[in-house]
Amino acid sequence: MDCLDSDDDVQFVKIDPVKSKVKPKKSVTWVSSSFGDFGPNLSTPISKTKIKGGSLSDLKRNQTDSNISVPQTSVFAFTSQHESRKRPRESDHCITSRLPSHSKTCSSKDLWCDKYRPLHRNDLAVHKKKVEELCEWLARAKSHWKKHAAPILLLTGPPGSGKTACVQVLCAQLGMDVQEWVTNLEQVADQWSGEDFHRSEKSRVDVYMSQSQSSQFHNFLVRANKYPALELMGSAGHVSESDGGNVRGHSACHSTTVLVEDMPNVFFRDPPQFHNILRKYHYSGHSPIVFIMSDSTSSTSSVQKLFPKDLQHQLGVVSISLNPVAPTLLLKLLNKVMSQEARQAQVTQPNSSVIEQIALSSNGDIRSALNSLQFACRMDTADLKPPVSSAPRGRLKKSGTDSKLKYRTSGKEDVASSGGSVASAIGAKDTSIFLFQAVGKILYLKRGDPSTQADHPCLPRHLELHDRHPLLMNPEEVAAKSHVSGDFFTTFLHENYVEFLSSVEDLERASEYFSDADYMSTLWAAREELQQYSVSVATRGFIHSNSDVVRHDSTRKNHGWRPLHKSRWFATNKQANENITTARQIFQGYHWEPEVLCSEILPYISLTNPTLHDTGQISFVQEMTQFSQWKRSSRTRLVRLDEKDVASDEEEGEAGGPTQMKTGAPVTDDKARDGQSKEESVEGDSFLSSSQTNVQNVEKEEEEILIEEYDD
Ligand SMILES: Nc1ncnc2c1ncn2[C@@H]1O[C@H](COP(=O)(O)OP(=O)(O)OP(=O)(O)O)[C@@H](O)[C@H]1O
Repeated sequence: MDCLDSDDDVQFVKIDPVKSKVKPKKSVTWVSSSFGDFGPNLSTPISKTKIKGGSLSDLKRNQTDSNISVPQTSVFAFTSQHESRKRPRESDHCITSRLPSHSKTCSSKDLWCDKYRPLHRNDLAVHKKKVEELCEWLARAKSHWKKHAAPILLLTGPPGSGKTACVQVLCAQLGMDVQEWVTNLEQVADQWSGEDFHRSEKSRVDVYMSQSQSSQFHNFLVRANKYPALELMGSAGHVSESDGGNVRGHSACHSTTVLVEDMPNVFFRDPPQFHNILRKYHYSGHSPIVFIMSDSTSSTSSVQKLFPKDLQHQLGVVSISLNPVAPTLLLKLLNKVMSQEARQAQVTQPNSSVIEQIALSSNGDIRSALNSLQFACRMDTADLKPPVSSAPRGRLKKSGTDSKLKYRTSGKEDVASSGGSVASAIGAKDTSIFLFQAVGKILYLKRGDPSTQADHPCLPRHLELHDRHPLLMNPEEVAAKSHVSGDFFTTFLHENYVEFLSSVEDLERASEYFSDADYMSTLWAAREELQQYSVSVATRGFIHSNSDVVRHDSTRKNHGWRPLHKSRWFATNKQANENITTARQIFQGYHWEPEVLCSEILPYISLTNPTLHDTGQISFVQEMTQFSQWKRSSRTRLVRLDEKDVASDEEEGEAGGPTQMKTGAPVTDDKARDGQSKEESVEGDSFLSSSQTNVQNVEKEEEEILIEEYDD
């Protein structure tokens, strides 16, 4: 048996008492494996099952204390506490016992987010209601363990909002084991490529590695469900008590929670495969399973793909979404950590305003906040003062009863960007925002009080008409943080801006600015360079045109919340391209340019009404030109822009090409050519049916519009 000494370094314990020539010093003690039936098959994803509730020293103690048989050619994996990126490995039992020694065991080089990881429910810097909600779900899942279909939880929230920490701490409190899936196979491979590693074993690992991710995941679920985590603590029957004393976990009949945070990549490419596995697990399994997915500008579509609403409904998936940690909670945590550090070591304590800036600029990311604080303690932050021009005056205060951190005075910049330079100087998080927020920030613009700003410019008398109070945000920055192209952002703004203006004059001015911005984006030779200017013209043009919000205390006339909608540019563009392709195919013998065909020939044909012999041509011309014949309008359906919506690949791809649509459409030409080559033999009748389908689609969409308008 090869066994490493240190807790911190050990990943695997290889056991092969027969083949090994090294004699064990003490009698070998091992757990009788529940995995015996899998034999030497290394596909057993034991290496993926992080065994909670025991460190290697515990294991070794147990080995010497009791006689545990060792199955031949078994490979067990243990993930030590320090190997893990960020999560604690203790059971509740260990948590309470380790509380006092929390910092003693850590060296000064440890990351503070690991050093001060929460060990108890009360330590969690997460909103109490969310913790309660999660705790209730876990307790319910535990009480229903083995009785019903496996409960499924989808836990979402921004990175560093404490999702994993919550699950770990609450499971420990409830006395539940956590078996976690870890996708990182390279790490496993690294561990196996050590010097002690035997060639024969390596070949077996290769077999294991070559297995498809999905079957490994499937096997993991089956076994996590079938077998409890190995009881390596030697504490069968130990009782863990919750803080309230009313929740007890008995390790003799431990329930297990399966935790999946690193979703296998293969499922993002093939979601139905994942859906099948999840369905099977739900109906045949009994352990609750928690999926953790972090929000990001690209993750929402992944969540939608992996957990579509109908699947969630079918399997009763409960979804809990954590919010970014409130600045007040973060500040409390940072101050607590700071005072503990100050007591223990000689650290350069940053002043309170720097700590406040960190709490604000971390955007509710505990990990980022603690890292920034640790970094701030290592550098001289005395010179880091909020910049005069952008920093809000005043300090963070609890405002009245709502206990929200706010700046007392109205500052020039919004809170998130206020501490930008200080925070970036000490390595704080660079944040991005969702499209919904970005578009909302522009449309619901806010202005600050110019009296708080020393360098507010005064316009000459003849330009007083254009005088505006300073903005509380920087439109270009907002657009940049949404991480979509300028064109894409402008199309969304264009879709929604009309409802936010209350007079025709404002609307006229704003639409002029949008036209200017549009023109800039059509100059294909300089499009890349002009994109930033184009966004600037569109956003600032809209803001300036809005005569309702001129001063910081202006009241918006059309106040109230308005739903935002996705841009219809993409659907319209697609439809236009399809129509042009159809037109070219129908009139293929005439060699007209697509623009000439659509803008001159077709309208002319409809007016002069010449005799057309082809039924396809007749119906197409009617459909395209005689709007009065349409019973319903041709407006496409409005789609709500949700809080965490992100640009779909198709949209993003198309967003790069408004020029193509406007200037003769190279894409259209290609499409037309493709279509032509494929369907040259197709006669008018088929076009008739395609155009009929178009009309039907429009009708269908219109029905949906009625419903949606009602909703709105
Ligand atoms: N009081 C606290 N509450 C929650 N987390 C804390 C606390 N103090 C320190 N931490 C640390 O902050 C980090 C929070 O990260 P955690 O992994 O729980 O968040 P997450 O939402 O799962 O992040 P990600 O989505 O990036 O995985 C952990 O390293 C945790 O140890």
